Amino acid sequence: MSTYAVESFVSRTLELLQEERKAEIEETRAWQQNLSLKNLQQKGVCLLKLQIGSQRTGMHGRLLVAFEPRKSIGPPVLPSNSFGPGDIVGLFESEGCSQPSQLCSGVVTHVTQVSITVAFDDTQDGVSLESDGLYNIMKLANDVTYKRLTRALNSLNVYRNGPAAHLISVLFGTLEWFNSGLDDSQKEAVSFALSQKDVAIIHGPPGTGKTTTVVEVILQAVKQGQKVLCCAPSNVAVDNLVERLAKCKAKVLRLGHPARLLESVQKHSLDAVIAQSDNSNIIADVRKDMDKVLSQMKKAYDKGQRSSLRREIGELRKELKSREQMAITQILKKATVILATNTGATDDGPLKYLPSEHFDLVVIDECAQALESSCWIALLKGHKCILAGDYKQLPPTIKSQNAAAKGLSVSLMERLIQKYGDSVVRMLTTQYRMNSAIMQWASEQMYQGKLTAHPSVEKHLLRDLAGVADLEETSTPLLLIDTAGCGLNEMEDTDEQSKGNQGEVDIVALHVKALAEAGVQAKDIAVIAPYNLQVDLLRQKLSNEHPDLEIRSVDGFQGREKEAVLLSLVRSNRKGEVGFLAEDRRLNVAVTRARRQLMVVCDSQTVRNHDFLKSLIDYMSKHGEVRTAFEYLEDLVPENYSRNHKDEPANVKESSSKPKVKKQQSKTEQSKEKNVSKNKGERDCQAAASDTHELSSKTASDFHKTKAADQTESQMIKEEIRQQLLVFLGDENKKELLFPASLSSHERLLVHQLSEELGLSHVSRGVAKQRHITVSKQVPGPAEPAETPFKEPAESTKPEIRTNEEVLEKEPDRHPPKPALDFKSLHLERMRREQEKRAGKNLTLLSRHCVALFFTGKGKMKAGAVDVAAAATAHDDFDALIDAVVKADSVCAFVKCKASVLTLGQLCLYCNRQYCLSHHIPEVHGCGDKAKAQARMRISKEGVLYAGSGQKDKSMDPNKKAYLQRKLDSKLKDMASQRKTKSKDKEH
Ligand SMILES: Nc1ncnc2c1ncn2[C@@H]1O[C@H](COP(=O)(O)OP(=O)(O)OP(=O)(O)O)[C@@H](O)[C@H]1O
Ligand SMILES: [Zn+2]
Ligand SMILES: [Zn+2]
Repeated sequence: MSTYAVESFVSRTLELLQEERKAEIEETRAWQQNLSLKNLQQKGVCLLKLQIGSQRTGMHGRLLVAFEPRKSIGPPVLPSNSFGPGDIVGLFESEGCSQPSQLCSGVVTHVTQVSITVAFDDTQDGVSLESDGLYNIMKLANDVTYKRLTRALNSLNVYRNGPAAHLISVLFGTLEWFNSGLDDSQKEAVSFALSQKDVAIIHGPPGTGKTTTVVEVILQAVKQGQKVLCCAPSNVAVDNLVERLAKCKAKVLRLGHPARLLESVQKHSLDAVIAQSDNSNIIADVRKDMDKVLSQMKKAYDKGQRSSLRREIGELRKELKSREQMAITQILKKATVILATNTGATDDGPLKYLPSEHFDLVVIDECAQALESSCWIALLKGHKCILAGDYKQLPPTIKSQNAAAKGLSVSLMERLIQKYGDSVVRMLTTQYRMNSAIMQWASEQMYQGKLTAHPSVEKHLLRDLAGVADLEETSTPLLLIDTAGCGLNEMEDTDEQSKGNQGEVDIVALHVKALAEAGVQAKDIAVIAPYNLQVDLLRQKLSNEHPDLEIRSVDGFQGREKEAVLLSLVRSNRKGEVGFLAEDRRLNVAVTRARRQLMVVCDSQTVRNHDFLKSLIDYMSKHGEVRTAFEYLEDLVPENYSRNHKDEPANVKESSSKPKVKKQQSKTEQSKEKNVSKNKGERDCQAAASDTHELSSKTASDFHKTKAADQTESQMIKEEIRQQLLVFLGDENKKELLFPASLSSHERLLVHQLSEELGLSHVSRGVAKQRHITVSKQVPGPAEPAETPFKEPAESTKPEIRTNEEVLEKEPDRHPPKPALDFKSLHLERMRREQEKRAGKNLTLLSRHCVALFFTGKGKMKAGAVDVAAAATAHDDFDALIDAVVKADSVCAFVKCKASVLTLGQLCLYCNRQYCLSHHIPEVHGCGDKAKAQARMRISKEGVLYAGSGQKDKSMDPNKKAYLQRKLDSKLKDMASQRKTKSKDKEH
């Protein structure tokens, strides 16, 4: 087993020791030659003129002689010296200063201030000392130690398979890793844990591969011949370990009720193993015998016969019990790793059959989430423990606040770290989950800035996922949507003391929609909130439409991860109360669930009252993208204006006590009441402006100040904008009016609304902070880049109800002074006629409708959803789409799919077939590899050129195409449902 590391250590150390030995000998020789005895005594290596105090025989017949200073000279104290037990000394007759001759040598056994005792090997030297003589004792160079050191090193060099074999590999860092992919911090933690005598803590921050590390530790311990008991507080965590250990061929045994185990784990359960053991037949036989006797007993009427049968049953019962015990004990002893939940490791269970010294090592995973007392169930069974977990995440749930406050929630891990500090801990520092932008805040706030993101995740974004379009929405790891000043107040469920926030629900829903449209799958998205009421509200809003979307409380999502995590912080109130958001570990858990994107919606005004929350807001403001919720409200506002009331989803129970979603109220009523849910109709910007929120955040503009004063300010600004627009309208020389990027989003909204009113064309350009509006008197031509007309057809801003036909007929009226149709419109018109020829009338209407939408309705995309390039290419893409439609076969080429591809089919460039919206993505119908290869080629060819140039080739990214189509899809769906709502309204 000798390795290079050991060999080189040994040969180098031997050399050095030899050098040291030489120096020692040289020094002794030089002293003896050059120094007088007196000088030697001053150096402490010689004691002169001693007399014998006592003599006796010690162990092994050695002669023990105590030497003392001569009594006649001064006080009887030895001069200071360097003699100590084990030193080899020479004994000399003290005859003045002449050349002394050595009488014999011995070993010092004891030194005090007044005497030095030396053991002489009586048998060897035949020493006999005159009790009245005077002696000198001199230290001799001692090669015993040297010899021992040398021997140990040589043994180390050739050591094989002994009990220290594993220790050698640990201490020389030459462990043969079961998992060779471990990173440095993981290896360090494994070595540390193995070499600690009593306790080692593996601190695993989110995503750092704690379980991977624990598995390696266990495998190494098993290789050393140790018996391991491995526990975790939850069945899920234990099963996870069982699966991974079993994969590495460890002999694992899982205790616990089979019904609670994962299916894949059941074959490792005690019951399953017993059933397969040799003993199982015998046990079955005994059972059969018992049944036989029992049935005999039923038939037996004779008293004597019955009692003998009863005795027989008693015997059989005993036998059964002992055989079962034996079988269990055998199985338990054979297993190298026994796994159970903390409480499952109880002595009431099978473990009682094992001797108390059975386990060498107890490992507890997720230790920071276990009550310390539950850890002791397992800990009492081993000599040594290794604890793994992250005490910076949430501790075990404890119902009694009092008990928690008094320390019940302090985990063993936390307590040990407080007591022993870093000396018992190794932290894993490479994390494999989060984009580094998501990681950094938690790293700094919770983990002393020690985390680094593994290169495989460091820069990963949603857009890198298969099938996801490259949009602004999918290119940012951090997105903060700030509702400050928007009046999206929290509400309370008085029964449960829980909190909700309908406004945040709506904003989350918009972001989910945006992500879904961008191609992010619902199963890759989690929506989390700290409050159960909010979780309920979110589910009501989102679960029907996205069954795969995970919507959970923060606490319930601990230990999990998703590509995108949308976090609603809920709290929004004038008092700045943050309630149990104030638990830092809860926020840490929430933030660190996200792999590629963390979106936080919150009222920064409220939450920044708490330092830790504020640090997150500040961090996200600095390193992420920030939007004010107004940008999202822009999307909601038209609907809200248009109808008095939009029906909540049917599954809202009005009468039930929770959640209390209040229906439409008058503004006065509403202002009287606190903590009342605002429904959509009230959640417009006017409401926001009249809200009594204190404002100072940079995310909300100065404009959204407080109360009535600000409402007039709002009016003034509106007037000012109107004046500017009117002046522009009157000036024949001016073709364009530019509103700068410094406008707040609310002001932008006003510009759009007023332009619309005045029949001007209004276009947003640029994204995020560069966003500005160009108002012009003409409809931009096809060559015009980067246009994003603000609103969809005014349909939704007007309350009256119309049929499809009406919509189409009235369409032109709502964009009054638009000049003649441009090329695209002509093209579309031609398209429409073509389609009418082919398809039924309804279909045509639909398609025409969506064409119109596509053309005028990009305002929705504007809400931060689409980057300039995407908007610029929208037209080209649409042409491509249309071309494909013209060529279309009528049915999707995907096996068994009957969907028509006349209107919205899509040609796959790789296989040259036409597919419906659900199947056109190359990955879906089997051209994924070709598409990827193509994408790689393109990226390597022109990747750099793409950035910001806005001009892509016509064969655009299939993901983006898909995105545009989904956009269309969802728009159509929206419109359909709006129409439904309207016709319902009409009925009332
Ligand atoms: N050394 C490594 N190299 C590459 N990937 C790793 C490494 N260690 C862990 N991972 C990956 O990181 C992820 C989390 O690892 P693991 O399951 O061991 O951690 P966990 O204990 O479940 O999670 P956490 O660290 O959040 O507690 C897994 O996808 C795993 O494959
Ligand atoms: Zn194809
Ligand atoms: Zn299809």
